[in-house]
This record gives sequence, structure tokens and C-alpha cells, in this order.
Amino acid sequence: MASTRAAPPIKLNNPSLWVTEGGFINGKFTKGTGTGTFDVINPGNGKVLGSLPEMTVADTKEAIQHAATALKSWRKTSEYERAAILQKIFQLQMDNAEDLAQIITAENGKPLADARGEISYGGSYFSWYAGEVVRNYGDVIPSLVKGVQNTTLKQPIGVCAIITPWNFPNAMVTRKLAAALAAGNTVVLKAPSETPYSALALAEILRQAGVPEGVFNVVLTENDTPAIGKELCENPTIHKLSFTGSTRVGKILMSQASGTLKKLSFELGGNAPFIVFDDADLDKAVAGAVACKFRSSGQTCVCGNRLLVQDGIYDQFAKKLVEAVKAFKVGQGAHDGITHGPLIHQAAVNKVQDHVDDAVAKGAKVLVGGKKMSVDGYFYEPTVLGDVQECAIDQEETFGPLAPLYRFKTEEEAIERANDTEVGLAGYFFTENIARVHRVSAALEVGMVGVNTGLISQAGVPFGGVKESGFGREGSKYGLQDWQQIKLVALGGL
Ligand SMILES: NC(=O)c1ccc[n+]([C@@H]2O[C@H](COP(=O)([O-])OP(=O)(O)OC[C@H]3O[C@@H](n4cnc5c(N)ncnc54)[C@H](O)[C@@H]3O)[C@@H](O)[C@H]2O)c1
Ligand SMILES: O=CCCC(=O)O
Repeated sequence: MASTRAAPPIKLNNPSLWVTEGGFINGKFTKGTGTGTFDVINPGNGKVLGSLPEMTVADTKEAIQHAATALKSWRKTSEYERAAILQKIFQLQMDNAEDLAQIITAENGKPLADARGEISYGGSYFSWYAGEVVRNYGDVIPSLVKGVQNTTLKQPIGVCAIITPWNFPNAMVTRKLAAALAAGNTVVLKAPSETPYSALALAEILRQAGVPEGVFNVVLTENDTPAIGKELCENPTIHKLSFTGSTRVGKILMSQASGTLKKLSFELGGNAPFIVFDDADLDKAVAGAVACKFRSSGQTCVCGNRLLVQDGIYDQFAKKLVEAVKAFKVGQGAHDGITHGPLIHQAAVNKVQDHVDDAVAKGAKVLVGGKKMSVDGYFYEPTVLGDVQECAIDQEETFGPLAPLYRFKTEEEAIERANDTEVGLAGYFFTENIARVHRVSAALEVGMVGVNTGLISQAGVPFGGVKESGFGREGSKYGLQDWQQIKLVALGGL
């Protein structure tokens, strides 16, 4: 399979995971019918890591047709057969964990320790859904009418499209794909142009695991993203689109998908409040802020975006957070001892700078950081701003290593400010008061709440948002339902 490939630019134990031909259609890696290539950049040094072929709308249509053909037999496989394949994919992902992590770090920039964590996290969706799908029981529903038995069938939706972002090059795909395949669907993935090599490595893992041809397909593009996205939205053979990315793009896709009334699942942008009450355990709150705000250098959709800190604990929290941030080791993710890596590209660095400049112009103080780093690659100093007033961050996700501290006085004020945003993905708060735990958990307008923890994601829990953060849930038993149709069978004449 790998004989005509260029050697990987990074050291891999299993070089077959570095795919260079192009996308993956009907079980084969292919360049497709496009002309030209796009470059993939290592954000840790700004250098080109490799180039991959631009694929086309025609290639996307072909992938959809193969997925439709493959659906005919894949949907008839038993839950036990699909569970066995998912378990095999999990095992292969774990067997190749180090290589897959190296690929993530090379194209996304995150430190190797984080990339290794992503591979376990991403892999866990396959093992979790392997277990869940064989316990996917139906219903027998009491009948109002004599002689009728009501039962439900849970069936696959059909051919599904997946579009994912670059920030978790493996896990954002696997969280959708594992549930989609478990439910008996076939899939066409449009991979992010920043991190396509991880998506292709996953395709190779699925190929090695014996996933039948056409069940999983990958198309690649940078230039034709809007056209290929439109095809995935408008093609009548596709019955579901699952998208993770920005709210801006989510709105475009939703309007494009309306012509065929596709089922949609959207995991969109966030603007998470991170609230520290006076009665919080200070050390837990600081550790939570470091994990939540600075994970992946602030580039996760569930990162705290606004740190609301109560007056009585504000000064101690600010001091300890600044000390913790000063201890970060920022650099190329592949280098030893690095705790925080680069941002994905220059535009991301510029956005952090814009948010810092805007907040400072409106009265905020720089407590640490506050500047781009003058090194190769796309680095911004991990930053804490104090006494932040009304500014752009209130309504915009920074998606970078910037912790803005806002002071507040009362619980009511904190909740009102936390909810004063159009989006509602995650929210966090720290308190040792049990009544407050229940009150504030109920009051936050978000899909996920972390109480006394900055990390909430696991395969077994429902991940998703409210308001303009999207709809649908991934992971957990709800995540499987999102990839199924419920069909009533009313059997009469009994
Ligand atoms: N809720 C979640 O689970 C979650 C997870 C990760 C990231 N995100 C969000 O994603 C955003 C960051 O990622 P991004 O900047 O890459 O987002 P983005 O919306 O620009 O891109 C996401 C994906 O959509 C594709 N895309 C862009 N324009 C498109 C179009 N017109 N048609 C079809 N596809 C298109 C991109 O190529 C990429 O594959 C943040 O807002 C973040 O919060 C959300
Ligand atoms: O960036 C979004 C996903 C992050 C996670 O799954 O924890």
C-alpha cells in the first residue's frame, strides 16, 4: 500500500500511517481528479510538512456514491459484527498510538503529551461504542388498540457527511465516526486542510481493521472547501451532516442543507464562563483554570474564555494563576518538556493580539504575557489580563492562550454575566458550597457544566451545546441515538 509514497518527514515506527497519495475513496487512497496541491504547515516552525492533492466536487460525488453502495451491506451487519470491528480499530489505534501522536504534533503543534492524550481519548470512542451498540435495546410500547403490538426499530440514517476542525485532528473525527459506524451508517469525511494527515492515518487504521470498502471515505481540499461543503449539504444521497467548527460556518451549512432537509448535528463555537467564587478551594480553582483555559494553548471549544472571579478571592487567584502561567514551557510540541505549543496559524496569533489590545485599551492590565513571540512558528505568550472591563472577549471566543480576569461581587451578577452571550457550550465554576453547586449548575445556559474541575470530556458523557453552540449530542448513549432513525412497527391483527 505504501510502496510509491514519499518517506514521512517525521520518524514513525509504522510509515504506512503517513499517507501521501491523497484522499480515501472506496477503500483506496487516491489523488482524485483535481489539479494542484495544498501545503500542510507545521505550526511549530512554520515550515511545510508536506503537500496533498486538491480534490474536487466530482471526487466528493464519487465518494458519496461508493458510500451509498457500501451502505447496502454495512447496514445489514449485526451489532456484534460492527462492535468487533470497532474494537479492532480501537486496538490498532492504541497499538499505533505513538505514531498517531507524532502525526498530530507535527501538523497541529500541540505538545506530544497532549497528542498522546488525544489518541487515548479519540480511541476511547471506538471501544465505548463497541460496548454500547450491543446494548442498544428497543421498545415494546403499550397499545391503546386491542390486537396491536407496538415496537420500535433503531435503524441507521444512511450515508452521512462529517466535517471536522483541526484542533483535535483525531478525536473530533472519532467522536462522530465511532457512533456513526456503530449505528450502521456509511461516511464521507471532509478533513480539515490544516490537519489532513491525521485523518488519512485514521483511514489507514480503518483499512487495516477490515472496514469494508466505501464505508469510510475521506475527501481533501483547501481551495474548494466551500464547494465541497455545499455538495455535502445539497447532495440528496446524504441524509445527515455532522459538523464541528465555528458558528459562522455552521450557519452557512444549515442554510445549504435546508433544501434536502438533512438531519443535522452541530458542535459549534463556545464562550465558556469560568467562575471562581469566594468559597472556592483556591488551589483547585487555579489548577482547573490552567487545565481548562490553557489546554491546547487555548484552542479547544470548551476552554474557559471569560474568567469571572469574586472580589474576596480575586487577588489571591490572580497571583497564583500568574505564577502557574510563568512556569509553562512554551515551544515546539515535539521537543522534550514542552507544556504548551503554538497556535495553528498566523491569523490565530493576530486574533489573540487583537483581543489583548482591545481589552487593554478599555482598561485591562497585562499581568503576564501580552505579546507575540518572536520565534519561528505561530506562538503567543500565555497571557493573563487583570481587571478586564467590557470588551470584545465578552462576545468573541479568543481560541488562544489568553485568560482575562473579570471581577464580580454577587452570585446573581456572575450568572447574569456568564449567560450574557449568544453561545452556550460549556461553563465551569468553583465553590465548596453544596447548595450553590446545584443552583449555579441549573442556572448556567450551557450544554455542559464542570464543577470544581476544568476538564469534562469523556466518551461516556453527552458532549454538546445550547443556543448558538449548536444541537445534537456526541459521545454517550445520546450520541448513538443521534445517528439512528426510530421506526415504529405497529403489528395488528394479533
Ligand atoms: N463544539 C465543539 O465540539 C467544537 C469542537 C472544536 C472546535 N469547535 C469550534 O471550531 C472553531 C475553530 O475551528 P475552525 O476555525 O477551523 O472552524 P471552521 O468553522 O472555520 O472550520 C471547521 C471545518 O469546517 C470547514 N469549513 C470552513 N468553511 C466551510 C464551508 N463554507 N463549507 C464547508 N466546510 C467549511 C473547515 O475546512 C474545517 O474542516 C471554533 O469556533 C471552535 O469553538 C467546536
Ligand atoms: O474542541 C473541542 C473538543 C474538546 C473536547 O472534546 O474536550
